[in-house]
Parts: sequence; structure tokens; C-alpha cells
Amino acid sequence: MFNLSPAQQALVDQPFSQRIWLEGPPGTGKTTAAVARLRAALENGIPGDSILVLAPLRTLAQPYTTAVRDPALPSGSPVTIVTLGGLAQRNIDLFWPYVAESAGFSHPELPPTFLTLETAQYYLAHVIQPLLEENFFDSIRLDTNRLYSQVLDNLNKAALVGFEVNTIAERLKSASLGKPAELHLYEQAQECALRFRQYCLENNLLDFSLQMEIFQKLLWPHPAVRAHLSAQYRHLFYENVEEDAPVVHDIVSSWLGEFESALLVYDRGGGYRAFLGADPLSAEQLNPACDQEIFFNDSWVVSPAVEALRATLEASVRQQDFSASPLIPEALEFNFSRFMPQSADWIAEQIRALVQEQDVPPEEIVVLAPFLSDGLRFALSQRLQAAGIPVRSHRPSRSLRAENATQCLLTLAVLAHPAWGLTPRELEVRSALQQAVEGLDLPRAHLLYSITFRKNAWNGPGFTSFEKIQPEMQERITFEVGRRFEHLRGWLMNYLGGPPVELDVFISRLFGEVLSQPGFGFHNSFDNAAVTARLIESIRKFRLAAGAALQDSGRSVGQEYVEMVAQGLIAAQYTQEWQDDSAGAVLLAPAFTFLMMNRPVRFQFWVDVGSRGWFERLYQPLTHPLVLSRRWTPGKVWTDADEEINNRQTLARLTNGLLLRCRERIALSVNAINEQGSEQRGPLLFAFQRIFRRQAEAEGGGRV
Ligand SMILES: Nc1ncnc2c1ncn2[C@@H]1O[C@H](COP(=O)(O)OP(=O)(O)OP(=O)(O)O)[C@@H](O)[C@H]1O
Repeated sequence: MFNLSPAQQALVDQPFSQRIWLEGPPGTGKTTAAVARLRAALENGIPGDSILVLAPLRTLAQPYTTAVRDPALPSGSPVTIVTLGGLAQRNIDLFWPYVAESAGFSHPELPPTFLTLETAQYYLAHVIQPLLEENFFDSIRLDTNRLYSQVLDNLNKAALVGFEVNTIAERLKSASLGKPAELHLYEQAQECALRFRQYCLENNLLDFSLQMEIFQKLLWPHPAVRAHLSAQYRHLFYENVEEDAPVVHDIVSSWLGEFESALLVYDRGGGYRAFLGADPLSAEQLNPACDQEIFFNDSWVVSPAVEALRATLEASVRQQDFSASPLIPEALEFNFSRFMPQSADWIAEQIRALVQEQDVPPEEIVVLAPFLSDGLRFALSQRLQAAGIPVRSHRPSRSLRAENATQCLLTLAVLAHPAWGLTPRELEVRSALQQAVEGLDLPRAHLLYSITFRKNAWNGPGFTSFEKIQPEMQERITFEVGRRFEHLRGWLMNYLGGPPVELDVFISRLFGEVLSQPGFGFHNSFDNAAVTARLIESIRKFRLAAGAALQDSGRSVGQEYVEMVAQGLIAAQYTQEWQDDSAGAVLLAPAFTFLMMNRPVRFQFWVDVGSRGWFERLYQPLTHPLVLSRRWTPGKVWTDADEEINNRQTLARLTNGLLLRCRERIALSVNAINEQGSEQRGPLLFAFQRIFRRQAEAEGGGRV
């Protein structure tokens, strides 16, 4: 480990009677110093339960969570580490009788049910379904999940930016160029939001937006709640202030004076979550309320060459003037391939050389793309695994139900629950077998399925024994595979002989007792284990949110869950948080996800540099994160020029953020033709081309 710098130590040593604003670019050691100060607080006898650590995302508070677990610290009451949303939820639970009636709930005498993103989508789907039948959203082609998440986004923006739900459409319309079809969509999106809100109030359901709104409007102003919170929390640590939304800043602003001490950590150049309501300018309003400001400016991360590249790239992206730097070639490598598989070959070979020839630990390498497509993930994982390099991928926006592991687990769950009356399709059973049993290839899976699968075995669909099939078929399938298959089958039969358990418990047992064992497909697969954990979590939360409502219908939670997944209504989004558990493995992730991990690495590979995905916003016809923000002047029209300016700003922020988290070198991979077969010429590629040209000119015509 390292020693704190004098500036960091000075921060740690500030008396615990100060409100401090700590600001600097990423990588300057702010979090390290803040965590050291938290440790100092505990070592100096400040009780843990009087300390509040606030962060915009739980993952951003990870260094604090790890620190407080250190057994070397004095034992005592636990520190509270939460997001404001989490704090809101705890307090709504605690003070429910104070607010249930005034918030307009139909059954204030009954307890509240808190919804996750997934379970909110589930209920929203019930509300929207009849409207879709009335031809709502007919004019656009949008996958239902994206439709639901935009309706929820609008509600969340209202709660986080601080406007009424019934003004969503008016705001969006006033910034629109006025095409009737677009205006109509905004009206419909608002209608959905209002009906969902009404449904929640009638059924004691609280999605994120309602939790935030109730906390801000009803609980926070309530003297009893304020007294409780002020008495409980005396010291505040607020990490990544710039990634939080204005309403959170408003609350902290009015609370700040009540703390004995506070440390607000502001990452200059951040605000990556702008599309989720992050507002760095609003965060700055907290600065004057602090007693002192401290700046850290020197990076512990970037080499001079990376810094030269960062500054040059920023200027090039912003279309400003810049000059060549002799340092840049040290920090930049480049590969041009016609198609993605060739890029994957090149990247895998570079990574292999780094790990195997230069002893670079795999976790010091990340591969980043604007989106991580299946093709790219597969191509890279396969090549790296073949070279014996552990790899791990993170795709927070990928749907859980799209994972093969999920399909396998749920298909086996259907087979183990004939009472649900569901019959899986042939393809599902075959691919579940293939996923579950190691060494089972497609032709053998087909054979095994055709011979052993019976629609009416076990009073439902099931398998007959491998022992019973003809020896020559056994030989073709192989006895090793047969033995594994028998083990799985035996486990399912055994389960069927007893009383059914909840679906999440079933999956956790199936994973632990069979699929994670040697000889089965989930053995030693980080990714499958992660999907299983998320699936279990998703089912558990669904059970908590929807279980009671289902009791009267006679349907089990498991059956409802499986059917909802099949219809695309749930398991459509991971919760947006993740653990950075990539120790020992190369990470493949969308660039944005990596940024939110706040973890510097030595080498970054940027894939698909020609893609416009680095530059453009997602297509969101029902919402507009920039218009639904406090930065937008009501009534102003959003034009193509605004879009272009915003895209450039976002790209500059992104490339800065990535480079500030890179110690040694980035390697660019460009495909002439993307996976969809079109030519690739996005603005990030142009920005690099300008740098290459300038470098070549400076070197008298040579190439970088
Ligand atoms: N005194 C120090 N000596 C050496 N390395 C340090 C020191 N302080 C911090 N670092 C390292 O610098 C890196 C960045 O530190 P840290 O995360 O605290 O910075 P930050 O300013 O909070 O950046 P971010 O906003 O990205 O979290 C980490 O890898 C950390 O281990």
C-alpha cells in the first residue's frame, strides 16, 4: 500500500467540526482521502451509527463499504451507507402512518410494498396493456421494455428534478418542433404515467419515483422526521455529489447545516449519469454552504503520455485547435480491420501478450465498447478463454431473460413443476440440456432429447432414463455425458418427489447441487454464476412485491414469474447496480459501466471506435433527459444543433473520464464494416483521424 500525500493527510486531520468541499478530477486521490477520514472518525471514537455515507449509486460507495468492514477498526455500531433513495425507503417504512393517508394511498392501514425497477415494470405492464389494445403508441416501433422504461424514466425525472407528473407532456411538447405524431406520443406517455401512479396509490405500491416524491414532499418537511434524522446522523460523507440529481442536492442543502461535520466529494468533469438526472451544476450549489473548499489536482493515475492524449483528444472531439505531442504514440495503439472477427483476433493477441509475456494482471486490462453486442462478447470471450485468460463481462442493460443461463434454469424449473401446466418447446429443452451438461454438443443434445424426452413422463413433461436406451445410442451420446444427464435427471426426480419450494430457492439449489459442480455447464463460469445470482435476486424481489397479490389467484409466484419472463414483462433489466468483482479477470464492458466502477486500469482497449454509438443518444421517443432537466429553459425548442452540441459534450466527457482512469495505454480497434454490415464513420473515429494527421504532419509525413 502507499502513504497518504501531505494534502490527503491534511484533509484527514481536519477537525470533525468542519463542512468541507473536496474537488478535483478523477484519479487525484479524493476517495482515498475521504475513506481515510472515515476510518479516522471511527478510530477517534465517533460512533458508527452517527455517520451517514451518501452516494448516488451504492456501487460508488464501495470503497467505504469495504473500509468499514476492516476488523482492525474499533468495533461498534454500523455506519449507514446508502443512496438517498435507500434512505427515503427506510424512512417511509418507519414513518408510514405519518404519510400513508396524506400521500393519497387507498389503504393507509396496510403496509407499503416497495417496487424495484423490475417489479415496477411488471405492474406498469398491467396498467399499460389495455391502453396498448386501444392503439396507444401505434405510431412507433419500440420494444415493450423500452416503452415501459421510458414511462418510468419520465416519472423518475419528475421526482428527481422536481416537477409535477402531470406536467411531463407539457414540458416535452414545449421543446418539440411540434410534429403532431410526436406531441401525441408525449400525451400518451403522460397518460400511462398518471394511470400507473393512480394504480400504485390504490394498491400501496411505491416505485422509485413515488418513494422519492413522498420523502421530499411529505417526510423531509415533517418536524418529527427531521428531528429523527438530525439526531441520528451527526457526520456526513457524500461521495460523487456530481452524479446525483437536483432534488437530492436540495435535500442535502437544507440538511447540511445540521451536521457537525460533512465532507462532500466532487469529481470535476463528471456527471456521466446525466441521462438519469445527474446534474453537476446543481451539485455546485452545495459548495458555498461548506466552511472550506479543498482542491486536489494531481493525478495518481495517468502517465504524462496519457494526459497528453487526453487533452488532445478532448480538443479534437470539441473541434478546437490542438498541436501534436511527441508523447502521444507512447499512450496510443491502433488497429484497423475490415470485420469484427479480425479485430477480436488482434485484441485477444494483444491481451495475451500483455498477460503472458509482460506479466500484466488480467484485471489491469479492460475492453470497452459503446454497447457490448453478443457477437463481440462471444468472439472475445472465446478467444481469451482459449488462451487461458480469465474474462468477465458486464452488460447492465442486457436483459436477464436473453441470457442462455436464464433460459436453461427456467426451462428446468418448468420441467420440475408439472403443476404449472406449462410445456417447454423442443428448442428450449434441447438448449437447456446443452447448457446444463458439459460436453453435450448440438447433435448429441438433439439425440438425447429425441430419445429421452416424453411429454407425459412425471405427470408432465420429463425425461426417461439414459440406462433404458439402446447401447449403440448410449455410445453415440457417450457414457460420460450419459452419467451427467442421469445425475441431473435423478436430481429433478428427487425434487419432484417432495413438496415444491419457492422458485428462487429451487434455482439456488439446482445451481449449488448440480449445475455448478464439475461436469456441468455452470462450473467455473463467472458469467453464468452472476446471471444465476441476478435471477435469484429478481425472483425474490418479485415474490416480495407480487406474492401477496397472487395469493387470491391460485397461481404460484414461480409460474407467474416464468410466464411473465416469456412475455418479456420481467427479467428485462438488471437492477442498475453491480459489484465490481472482476479480480483476476479481463473485463469486457460498455464504456459507461466501466466509468461508474471508478476503477483505474493500466490498459484499455476501445472497440468499435468508428461506431456512432460513442456519440449518439439512445432513441427515446417518449422522453428526453435533457429537456426534463433543470438546465433546460422551459419553452425553448430542442433543435438538431442542441443535439449536436450535447453529443459532443457527452463524448468529450466520456473520453476524458476513460483516459483519466487509464494509467499506461489505450489501444483502438476500428472495423471498416460493423456487425450489421454498414460502414463505420462516427465522430470519435474522425477525432482520432485528426490527431493522426496532426502527428504525421509534425513528424514530417511519418505515421504514428
Ligand atoms: N497517496 C497516494 N499514493 C499513491 N496512489 C494513490 C494515493 N492516493 C490515491 N492513490 C491511487 O490513485 C487512484 C485514484 O484514487 P482515488 O480513487 O482516491 O481518486 P479520486 O480522485 O477519488 O478518483 P475517482 O473520482 O475516480 O474515484 C487509486 O488507484 C488510488 O489507489
